[in-house]
Amino acid sequence: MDINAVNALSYEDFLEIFGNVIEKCPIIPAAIWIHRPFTGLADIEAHISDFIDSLPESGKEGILRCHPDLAGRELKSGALTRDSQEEQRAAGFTDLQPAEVSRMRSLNSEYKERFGFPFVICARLNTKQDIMRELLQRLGNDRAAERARAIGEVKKICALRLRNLVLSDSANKL
Ligand SMILES: NC(=O)N[C@H]1NC(=O)NC1=O
Repeated sequence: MDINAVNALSYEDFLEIFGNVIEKCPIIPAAIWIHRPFTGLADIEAHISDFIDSLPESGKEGILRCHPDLAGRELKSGALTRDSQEEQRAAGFTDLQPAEVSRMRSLNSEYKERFGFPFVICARLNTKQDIMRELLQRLGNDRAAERARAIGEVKKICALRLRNLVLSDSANKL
């Protein structure tokens, strides 16, 4: 899909295609659709990033709370969004040993207890070993620093999802 095709989409079609670039937050692509015509992928990303940055801290935490746990119950029950399922598989979370699942669940619980939102990291850019190490390390952050760090990861996830959607047709790269 090239940028002209993206710009020609009705908001219904835009949302159908881009509705989950921020996990379970279709309000974000719905809000930035008004900024068409986009000049390219980076422009879409910049509008999403600006929108997120304009939210109060409670809104940013709300975005984080829309993310499923890594190696959580939804992965096991098949209840994840397709995007999240593929990302968790890419990081190796579909093949964890039972001891690794218990370790992730206990770290996830500790993290949520401490910060009040789930641990979020761009799974496609990390192995399960990197992720467990990061989780332990980030547990030592203060809440504001950790919220900012997690929102940075949400933006990385978004950038890869956008690329996946728009550049999957390699003959029509933006
Ligand atoms: N909790 C968390 O990081 N979830 C996610 N990360 C990612 O890359 N996809 C997700 O759903």
